[in-house]
Amino acid sequence: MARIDLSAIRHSYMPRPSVEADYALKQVDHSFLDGGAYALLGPSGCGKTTLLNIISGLLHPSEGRLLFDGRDVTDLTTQERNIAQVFQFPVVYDTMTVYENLAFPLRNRGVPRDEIDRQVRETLALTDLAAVAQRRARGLTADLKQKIALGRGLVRSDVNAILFDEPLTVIDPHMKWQLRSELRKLHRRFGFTMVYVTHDQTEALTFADTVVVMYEGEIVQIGTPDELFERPAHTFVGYFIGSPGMNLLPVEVEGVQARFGAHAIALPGAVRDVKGPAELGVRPEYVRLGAAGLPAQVRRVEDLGRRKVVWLLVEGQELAAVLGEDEGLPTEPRVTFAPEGINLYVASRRRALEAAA
Ligand SMILES: Nc1ncnc2c1ncn2[C@@H]1O[C@H](COP(=O)(O)OP(=O)(O)OP(=O)(O)O)[C@@H](O)[C@H]1O
Repeated sequence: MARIDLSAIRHSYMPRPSVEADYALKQVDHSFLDGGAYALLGPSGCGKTTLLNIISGLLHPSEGRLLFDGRDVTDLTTQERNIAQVFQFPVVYDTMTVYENLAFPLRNRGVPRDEIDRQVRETLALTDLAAVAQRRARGLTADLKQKIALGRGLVRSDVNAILFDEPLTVIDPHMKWQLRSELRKLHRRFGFTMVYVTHDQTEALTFADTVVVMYEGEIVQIGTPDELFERPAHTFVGYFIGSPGMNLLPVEVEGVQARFGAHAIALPGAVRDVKGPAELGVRPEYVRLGAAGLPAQVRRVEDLGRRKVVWLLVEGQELAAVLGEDEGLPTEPRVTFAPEGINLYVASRRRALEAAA
């Protein structure tokens, strides 16, 4: 397995890109560490597949270099890069048995017969496919086929990385969970470098140690699931991760206060060089309802069993608050924000709040 470095990578599908908007992938400088489990998370069209295809070699980047363990592989083919890929729709040979499907990539590489048999048997056991080893792939369910595709990635123990592009799309919801936990187990046991593309936050947050969030062709944050939740670096991350996403209020910063309509909200610290328009970001989990604070109207309440989401209108702005199952809703609620849950954004980017000296 290898460390993958992306150095000043940019990509445009246009022959002669000139402005920033011509690039489907804006500048990317990032390292996928050897043995890491990464998710590339973002909405449709943000550039995830473009980035993955650049790593695999299906696409040559317009600019920049790609290194595997320090070696420049930018001009190498997919095969020369020795990468395994699992796509949205399983790529399997229908007329071959499951066993033959797994043996195929090894035969292609000239691995000796005995060694092929040993590795295929091990992979069949790992992926729980031993019982169907002699069945033809044709006629197997979509999730079994996807397991074969996965097995074909795992069978080559010498691959530099395994790349997954929305691999669970065609899988049954309950099988999704199972396959995802199997992938986690395999990762823990063998330490493959894995990059997993998805637009589904649950998939990303449960699969990966590190999540790379993309938006409009850019990486907007790289972090652990906790970091993305607690300290979204970009308003998009706040909005995209969490359910419901982060509340964003337009404010004017004046020293250690943020003015929101007719109200002044105390900031938990000062921001350097910020004066004027900004956004206050507060996750619904940090919105408190009580007798003091900003007057609010309750619009609707969603009862989700162990928690309730209360949708409020504050100064004409919609705001979500999350209450625990035992927490009551005051009749005329007023809103405050827990200081540890207050984030400030200028031009969509988070600005650090410094504790007063
Ligand atoms: N072959 C292509 N030619 C021209 N434009 C393309 C091509 N492939 C992708 N794009 C454009 O590049 C941008 C990024 O697409 P990409 O497929 O990388 O996004 P994505 O995040 O993987 O989305 P999805 O989840 O829908 O696949 C989009 O605007 C898309 O329309």
